[in-house]
Amino acid sequence: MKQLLIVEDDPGLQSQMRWCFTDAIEVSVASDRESALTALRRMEPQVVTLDLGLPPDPGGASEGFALLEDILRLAPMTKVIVVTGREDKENAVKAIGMGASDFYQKPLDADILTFVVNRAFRLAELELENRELASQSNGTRIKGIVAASPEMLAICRTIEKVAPTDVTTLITGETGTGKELLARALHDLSSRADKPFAAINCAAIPENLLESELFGFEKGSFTGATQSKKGKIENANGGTLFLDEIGDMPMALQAKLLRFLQERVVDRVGSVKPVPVDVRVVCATHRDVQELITQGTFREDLYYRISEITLDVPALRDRDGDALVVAQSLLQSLGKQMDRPNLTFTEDAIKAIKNHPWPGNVREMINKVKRATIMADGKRVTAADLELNCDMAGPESQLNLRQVRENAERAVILQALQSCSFNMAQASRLLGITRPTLYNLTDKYRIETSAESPSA
Ligand SMILES: Nc1ncnc2c1ncn2[C@@H]1O[C@H](COP(=O)(O)OP(=O)(O)OP(=O)(O)O)[C@@H](O)[C@H]1O
Repeated sequence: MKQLLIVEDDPGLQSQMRWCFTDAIEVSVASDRESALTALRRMEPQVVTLDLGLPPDPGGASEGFALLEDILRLAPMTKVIVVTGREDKENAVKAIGMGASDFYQKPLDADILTFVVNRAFRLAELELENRELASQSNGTRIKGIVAASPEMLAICRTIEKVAPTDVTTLITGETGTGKELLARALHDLSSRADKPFAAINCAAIPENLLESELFGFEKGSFTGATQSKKGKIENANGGTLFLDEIGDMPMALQAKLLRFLQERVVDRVGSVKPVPVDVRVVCATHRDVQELITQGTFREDLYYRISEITLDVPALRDRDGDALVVAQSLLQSLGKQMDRPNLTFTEDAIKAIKNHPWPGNVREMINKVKRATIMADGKRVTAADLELNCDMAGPESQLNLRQVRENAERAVILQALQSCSFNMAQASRLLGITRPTLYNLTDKYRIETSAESPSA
């Protein structure tokens, strides 16, 4: 609902202004600084019209400027339209300089006033949309990848550039950093997208089966080969072949793969007839290939063949700000999947997510967020639900976080009550809450509400 606060000390003008607006805008009025601040706290209006001439200085502008300062300090997103006399341009300009969004000159003209106010509402709306978009924005259009860090966005830009070409790409990085996801992106953003994406994990298949898995075999080529079968490479014809954990490929097979990459033909096991295949090859490994070459377990010539372009995916802990963005996105999607929507992280969880080194990268995070989605009580996910340590001030304080918040709330309520001599109406105005809410809170925190026996 649109909320407008009119701050005007002239009762006649107050009601004239009030009648300028339709039911679509909820209008409140205040005639001095104090009541204006109470209304601001309670309604949080998007737009305020502020007559600078307020008591005790109705002829000047000092009280109006003081209120303008208060409003922009307490609620800086509020659009304040300053109302001045016809000859008062100087103060209008000064108010704009202080942060007012517009000004309006008396005498009242209903059309101009509604125009100016509606424009301010539109501006407030646009700013809100912008803030929401910025907070949700995922800096990449690559499907499935959530990233905001410059490090990961640079990788995504490279993927977008490399995808339409056919160059053989090597993706390196720790386990769980998203190498396979990026390999799929290379495929999805290429002209091969509607053809197969065939993935094979070279570390997961026993050495004696890997060759026939990759290259296929002819009937009778070994015991049990009762009929011919195409391998992964042939099956990927026209599409993309993803060789995961290429660093674990046995030496003997590396030679055969090299021949395939050079000649673009496959020799099925037991066949002497090469079959031409058109595939784009993407490889990945979490190992240090240079080190493997030095150790003599990886062929240098194969390395140069597969690494026409190399992408080194940074670990999650080395991506500035990504851990939280990815965790929040996972919490949303896993929450939806598990029928626990609208979960949010507590402050200790946010701190813990930022501080954890994530040795298993996004895969580790998926497991932790999944667990927390199941374990969380209510709508808030804590560091404990994530099984993470929150080292804000030693583990003892973790248990006390809720207590810390409640203590702060209790102290502010008590302060407000004391400053108003325990007048509930005044204190609730000061706190920007209703009287019933204040009574609930004083009950909750067992605060005596009479001045004679404060429980401080
Ligand atoms: N930036 C990201 N945004 C969202 N999800 C991601 C991101 N990076 C990785 N993931 C998810 O994390 C999981 C692990 O990613 P992936 O399998 O691509 O990692 P990997 O580097 O290939 O791991 P490994 O080396 O162990 O094979 C997948 O479920 C993937 O969807």
